Amino acid sequence: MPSRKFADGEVVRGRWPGSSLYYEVEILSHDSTSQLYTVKYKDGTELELKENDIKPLTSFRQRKGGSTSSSPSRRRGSRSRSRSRSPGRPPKNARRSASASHQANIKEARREVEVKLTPLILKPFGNSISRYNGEPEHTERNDVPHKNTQEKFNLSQESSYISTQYSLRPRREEVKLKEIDSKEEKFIAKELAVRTFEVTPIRAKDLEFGGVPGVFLIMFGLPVFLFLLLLICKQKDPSLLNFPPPLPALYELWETRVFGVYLLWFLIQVLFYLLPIGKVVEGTPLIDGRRLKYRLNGFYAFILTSAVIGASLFQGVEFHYVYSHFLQFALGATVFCVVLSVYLYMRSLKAPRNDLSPASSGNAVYDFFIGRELNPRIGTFDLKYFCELRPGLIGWVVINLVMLLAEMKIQDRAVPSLAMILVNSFQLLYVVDALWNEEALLTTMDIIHDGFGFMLAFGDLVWVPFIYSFQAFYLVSHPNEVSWPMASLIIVLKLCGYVIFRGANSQKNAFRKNPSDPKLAHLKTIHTSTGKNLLVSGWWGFVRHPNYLGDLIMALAWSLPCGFNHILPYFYVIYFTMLLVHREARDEYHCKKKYGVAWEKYCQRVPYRIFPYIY
Ligand SMILES: NC(=O)c1ccc[n+]([C@@H]2O[C@H](COP(=O)([O-])OP(=O)(O)OC[C@H]3O[C@@H](n4cnc5c(N)ncnc54)[C@H](OP(=O)(O)O)[C@@H]3O)[C@@H](O)[C@H]2O)c1
Ligand SMILES: CC(C)=CCC[C@@H](C)[C@H]1CC[C@H]2C3=C(CC[C@]12C)[C@@]1(C)CC[C@H](O)C(C)(C)[C@@H]1CC3
Repeated sequence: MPSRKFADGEVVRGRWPGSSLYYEVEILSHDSTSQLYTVKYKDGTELELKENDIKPLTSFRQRKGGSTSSSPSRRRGSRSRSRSRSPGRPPKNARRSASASHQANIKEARREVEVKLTPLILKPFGNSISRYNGEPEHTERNDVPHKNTQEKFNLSQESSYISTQYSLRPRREEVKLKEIDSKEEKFIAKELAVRTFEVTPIRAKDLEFGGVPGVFLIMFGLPVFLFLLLLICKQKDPSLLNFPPPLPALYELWETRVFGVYLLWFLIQVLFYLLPIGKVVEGTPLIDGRRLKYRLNGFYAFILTSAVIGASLFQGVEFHYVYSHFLQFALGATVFCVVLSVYLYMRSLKAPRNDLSPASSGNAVYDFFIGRELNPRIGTFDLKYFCELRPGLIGWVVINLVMLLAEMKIQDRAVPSLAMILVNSFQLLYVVDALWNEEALLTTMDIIHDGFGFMLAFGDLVWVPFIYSFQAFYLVSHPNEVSWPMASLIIVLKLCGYVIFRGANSQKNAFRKNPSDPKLAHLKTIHTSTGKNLLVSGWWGFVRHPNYLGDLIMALAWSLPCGFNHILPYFYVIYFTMLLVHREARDEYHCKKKYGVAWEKYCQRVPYRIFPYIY
């Protein structure tokens, strides 16, 4: 086996691809097959380099008093305002590579020629700008107009906001030098384009959810767990200390009629989705620069569904059927989700490489779970986007209504209990809010990063409608009288959670849509090398995930109306805390990769992740 020259963790200088410039990098790993080193630049960029492109630190001569650039990201302070740069362009006082003499000429020439490098910007939403900025160090107020906004680009494979084409505009005539310069820039731009748009399968050590064994367990464990919970909840004494009831045989739970009703529900939602009402927006740029179009008509779908449900109630349709066949409906939805996941996986095998999710790994079991294809579509019908908000989320509200009616029927009430009204209205507000702010879904991890596989299919179509409606399901057979003072406290808690949740989400969405929005001018931001800035004041200066905090406070307010007799109605709060802590860790990992030093600065400034002074 050929030996390697540099050890993991060693700090060396790595050549910037396509140029003769060397930057300080850390050796992360070495692949003995390809003989490539994975190195990390100071701004967090990771690249693979050949041994020839790496030099020990000692082989470089430091210029006295010269400010050196130690990563492809330039130091802002040392940079002339009028002069723009590229990764291949040496900083003002950059050291020289001893080897290439023609590079010296290029550098000399650059002192005389000013070339403006203008990335063609792919806008995420509105007018976010891609910037190449080496120094994420200083914080600035958001109302300060950003200088040099056109000269930045991002190397991260994950970031969607990447510019990869450059037009070179000479400010002064000097044809020969311009040509040399232009050639080098084009080469680098091409190199970056190739690297940036590569969909590299993630390595085994990077697999999330405990890798293959983890996702295998989740896929079998979650459906079993769901049925156990529903069965325990139906018992007279739903104590967790009781022996869990046996799971019924599948054939006992299967009812073709129920499955037919489920399919009908799904098809009605498909129909509403296809209606040509609501505005069409573009999603974030994909890995190849394309932007998919999405029609925002979730709120209309909700209004139409409410009209259909209202009309059916008026016609005397027996909604109790859903309550009395709840387990059968859950099984029908699970079967549908398994069939859908198999279809999604099969079709992904034919999908072009660029359409694959960055989360996919090349392992069949893992990819079946996380989803191989990022945005599976049949024509313009986007399967993931549709499932995320429609059948499950709207279905959850309908199930809650079913539980409210069941409570009245079973407990022989003329009006629903206060507890049931609270649970129903709180969760209705949550769903309406999600549909009203439908566009925000387009920037979530689920749409941008995760593929559409078993995880989201099961989460969207089974877990959300049958577990998120758990408090209402519990109240049907376990009534709890809530006093008005207690109800008032719970309402205040819910409103606090909602204000934090909505405030944080709206602040971030508005900032991502238009970073120079005058309404956000009072907020402080940190520059990052990707061109997108990070908010460090306002909600996002309080904790790093204020929206999760608000969501969790709301979750508690949904459970409190169920009283304190059993832990079961608090299952949602416990599960949701685990989900959001895990989700936060995933997001943190992606942000660290994407923003490098800037993210670390943000973490220093805002030390708590979700719960202030706790976590
Ligand atoms: N009910 C449920 O089951 C459930 C489950 C999951 C999530 N949710 C809710 O869904 C909503 C969306 O959650 P999410 O997990 O998709 O993620 P999110 O918290 O809305 O977004 C995370 C992203 O925000 C950006 N960001 C992070 N810090 C920032 C800062 N300081 N300034 C500006 N941008 C920053 C980063 O992306 P960019 O920099 O690339 O923009 C980061 O990747 C949340 O309210 C969450 O509570 C609900
Ligand atoms: C249990 C398993 C296998 C997975 C659970 C994940 C799944 C339940 C969640 C993953 C992303 C979540 C999400 C919402 C609901 C729950 C998920 C699908 C969301 C639709 C809830 C309403 C919010 O306002 C939202 C921002 C639209 C949420 C988007 C993400």
